[in-house]
Amino acid sequence: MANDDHAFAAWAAEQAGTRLLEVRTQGLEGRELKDAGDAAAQAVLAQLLAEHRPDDSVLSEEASDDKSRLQADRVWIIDPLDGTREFSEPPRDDWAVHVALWERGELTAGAVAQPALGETFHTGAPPVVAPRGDGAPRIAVSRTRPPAFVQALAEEIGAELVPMGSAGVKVMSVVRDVADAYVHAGGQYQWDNAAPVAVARAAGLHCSRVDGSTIVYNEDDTSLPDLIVCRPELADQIVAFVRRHGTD
Ligand SMILES: Nc1ncnc2c1ncn2[C@@H]1O[C@H](COP(=O)(O)O)[C@@H](OP(=O)(O)O)[C@H]1O
Ligand SMILES: [Mg+2]
Repeated sequence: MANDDHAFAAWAAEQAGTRLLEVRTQGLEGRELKDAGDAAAQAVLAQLLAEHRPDDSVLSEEASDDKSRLQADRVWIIDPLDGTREFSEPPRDDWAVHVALWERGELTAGAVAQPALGETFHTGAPPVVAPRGDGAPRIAVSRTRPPAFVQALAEEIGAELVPMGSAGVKVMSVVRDVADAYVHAGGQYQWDNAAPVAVARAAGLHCSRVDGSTIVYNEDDTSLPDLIVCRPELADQIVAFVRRHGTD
């Protein structure tokens, strides 16, 4: 653990997940439950990082952006609770804890815990994606704000949409063979997809911006508004669609 960043990422995400499951039993609802979850998971991860990785920088959805990360060699990019809305709607299980490590230009470790599912996906034991079945391709989309262009993409390639909450859960749905692709544009941040992309890459999936370019992390601007995570054989088709039609 002391030197193993993969194991640390998985363990830290699970610790935060255990805390989130406790918060869900406290009788809170709506905004109060969301805020309590965000704060509790942030507190767990901040404490574990301070204790076990004191020399590293941190970029978190739930903390102010310390720009010294731009000069750092190692930056943990974390989303303590992704899918906050779904977390506040028990017994939904489509919410996650994201812990990623960026080192000198690359994501080098990552974990996505889905505590309500009892699963943690991480780069220390990269998931093996099952071979693709015969059916129509399945595209994971936001259950509350599905981008219109993804509907048009689905029609063109004969795919069906699978709605669910949380960016991490949608990326893991491709890893878990619940979907074949996750295609998103219109807004998101580095913490929403860094850990999921680290895990998906380790699992051999295609990960890029919607124009097919490489996703770059630890940029000054925390916005990272679009991405594709999919089985490699679907990537050309999806990128070609976006090049022809855009995402508006
Ligand atoms: N258009 C948008 N602008 C900003 N953030 C967005 C977004 N669409 C999705 N996200 C973020 O991506 C995560 C997954 O959203 P969705 O379930 O709708 O796909 C959520 O993270 P949080 O729950 O951490 O806030 C959400 O805030
Ligand atoms: Mg998020």
